[in-house]
Amino acid sequence: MARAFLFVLDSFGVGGAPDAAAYGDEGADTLGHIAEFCAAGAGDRAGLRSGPLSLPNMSELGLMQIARSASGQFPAGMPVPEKIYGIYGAATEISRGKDTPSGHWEIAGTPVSFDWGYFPIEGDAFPAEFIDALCKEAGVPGILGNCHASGTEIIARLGEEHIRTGMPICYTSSDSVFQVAAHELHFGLDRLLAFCQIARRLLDRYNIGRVIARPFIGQSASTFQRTGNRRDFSVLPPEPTLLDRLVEHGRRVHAVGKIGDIFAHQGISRVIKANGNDALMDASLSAIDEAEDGDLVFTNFVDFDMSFGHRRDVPGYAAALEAFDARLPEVHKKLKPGDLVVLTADHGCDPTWRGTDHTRERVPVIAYGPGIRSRSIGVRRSYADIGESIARHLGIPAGPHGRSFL
Ligand SMILES: O=P(O)(O)O[C@H]1O[C@H](CO)[C@@H](O)[C@H]1O
Ligand SMILES: [Mn+2]
Ligand SMILES: [Mn+2]
Repeated sequence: MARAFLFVLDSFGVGGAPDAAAYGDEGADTLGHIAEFCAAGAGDRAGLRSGPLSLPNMSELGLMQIARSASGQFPAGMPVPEKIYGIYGAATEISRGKDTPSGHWEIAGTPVSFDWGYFPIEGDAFPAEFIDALCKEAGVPGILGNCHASGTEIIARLGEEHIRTGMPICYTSSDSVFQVAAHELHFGLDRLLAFCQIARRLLDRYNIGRVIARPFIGQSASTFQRTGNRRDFSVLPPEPTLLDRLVEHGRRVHAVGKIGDIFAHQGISRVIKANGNDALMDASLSAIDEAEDGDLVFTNFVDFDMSFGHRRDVPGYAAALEAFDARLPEVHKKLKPGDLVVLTADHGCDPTWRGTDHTRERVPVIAYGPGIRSRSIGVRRSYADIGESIARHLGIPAGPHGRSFL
């Protein structure tokens, strides 16, 4: 028997997606551009970090070779180790959409072949009949926002009016999302979650992937802050995923962080919530201690995306990568024969790119563990190869999409 630990570094793309132009993202490269900025001194921030990007542990696991295979060049200013430990490659996304659920479902062997619903950029983002029905059922006087926005910018702009009027702030992005920001105390967290659940039901016919509750605290534009009580209400994956298949075979899936929400709680045995990458790593290490033969520990490290990618914060993203990398030896120390660690990402969110949305990119695929022979697996044609490799490693039957690289 065996165990698998799957860590998704949310938005850690490596560029090179062949269909990037269709998403307006030709040339986007999260790792490549962060490295380039850091090498040029544009990744420095006093008290946080300085100098070229330094990821020694992921580099020894093949990250530099991965970047070159995905996007054509080694990241700037980063040494290329000669000896690589582990399996390394990149993967191209075949799902339609560069959002978190599409990426995670495809990683778990279930690509998204249908088109999600999206909201228009010009004019009101949301259909009036939907907003009318939502406000009526939820008993709120109306909504604020009704546009595409960055979540931190819109609460600074409309948060005070929201407190005054009791109208939730509703906004979207280039993803298939309906997001609702409301004050945790003035509006109330439970009311916000109830509002989102109504919206979830009403939006099913619009094919919207996720409704996201974005609670915040603070009293004025300069002190508003989002809290860790974010909740995502996702539609169900279109087919059973690796997670469902594992649970069906009597295995346990330990879902750390957002994973439970991303999979609409399907195929999840145990949810472990944690806030921030460090706490997520702590929770993952404890889950590794508890995982039994045949189990999967599946963690989403959300800070890369939520706190730095969407915020277009290069030094912040670089520092978060360096902090993650520095903790990998703690994972290495816990590994037993039969264990497999996989590091990957769900899409890009290039912090040097225009706008604040995700970017269509390839993702890194690193797989290692005791006794696993180091080799290149090239550029995989779908993220689904990751899920199928884990299925093979854990000894369950292969699914219909993707091919194992093990
Ligand atoms: O700007 P914030 O609120 O962080 O929103 C971002 O988070 C959403 C979910 O990942 C994305 O679609 C993007 O809109
Ligand atoms: Mn994501
Ligand atoms: Mn995101």
